[in-house]
Amino acid sequence: MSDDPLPPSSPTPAPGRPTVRTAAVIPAAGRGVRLGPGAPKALRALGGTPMLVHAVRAMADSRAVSLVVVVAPPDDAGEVKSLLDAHALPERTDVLVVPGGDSRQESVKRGLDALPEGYDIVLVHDAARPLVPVDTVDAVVEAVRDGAAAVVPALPLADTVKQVEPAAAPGEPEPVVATPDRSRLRAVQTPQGFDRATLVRAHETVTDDVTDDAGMVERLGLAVVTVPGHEEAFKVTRPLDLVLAEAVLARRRLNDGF
Ligand SMILES: Nc1ccn([C@@H]2O[C@H](COP(=O)(O)OP(=O)(O)OP(=O)(O)O)[C@@H](O)[C@H]2O)c(=O)n1
Ligand SMILES: C[C@](O)(CO)[C@H](O)COP(=O)(O)O
Repeated sequence: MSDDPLPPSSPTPAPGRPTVRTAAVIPAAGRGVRLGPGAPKALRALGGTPMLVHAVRAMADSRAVSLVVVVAPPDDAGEVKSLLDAHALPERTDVLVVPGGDSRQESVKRGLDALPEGYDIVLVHDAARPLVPVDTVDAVVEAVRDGAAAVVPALPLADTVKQVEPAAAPGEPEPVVATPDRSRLRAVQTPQGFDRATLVRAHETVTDDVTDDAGMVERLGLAVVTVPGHEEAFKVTRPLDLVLAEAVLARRRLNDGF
């Protein structure tokens, strides 16, 4: 049944702490247009296993996470359910599959709507970030447990960033209008972690097109904090990212001896 062994488990929560149940919503309904023609991105293979399975395992690998809600491409929800049934996951982790929407924002909302009572912390994790290490997941959960309403893993930028005016016509040069201070900029990743009530309110209130869930919480005027992100939590977006993801996975398998 299983194509490879279960990943190692992360530490249990600190003793003496009240149990706060954590669920992860995985938006996986995107087409993956920037990756090029083929199956929906989440269903494409990485090391012989669908990217989505890696992403689900990355969440289930954290002992904090007891439910994963997968938001599937609308036409493929049945296939996704069968796929997940056919791959090994820790027994402590329940998995639900719901159909997604036209935008990432809508897909996350559908995942939230499907979340049963009893989960007070919610992670939102892109299926397109299949290789996030468990330590990053645990750091996000820990920061929410410590009282933050919204937490994002973040990394400093390697490149200098320019703000531009849109080109007058496709292919024309873009006028540069500013060079933001890079030392104060961060590239943010997922999983992003939230106090459930805050995330639900953000999704009920914010109607602007926002590219991440923490951005929606910012629109409510609430604080968002960062924890250190990880290079291997990169998003598989373009074909070269898939080459890098295969290389990272191959190195892990070599290090793990299988
Ligand atoms: N309607 C959508 C669009 C995106 N996503 C999910 O949001 C995550 C981040 O999106 P991105 O990497 O941009 O994926 P795609 O939208 O599939 O990529 P593209 O823009 O290249 O089509 C992915 O896990 C993707 O499956 C989703 O659940 N529902
Ligand atoms: C949520 C996210 O992964 C944080 O970096 C990112 O904003 C998703 O963006 P995309 O436009 O869906 O690629």
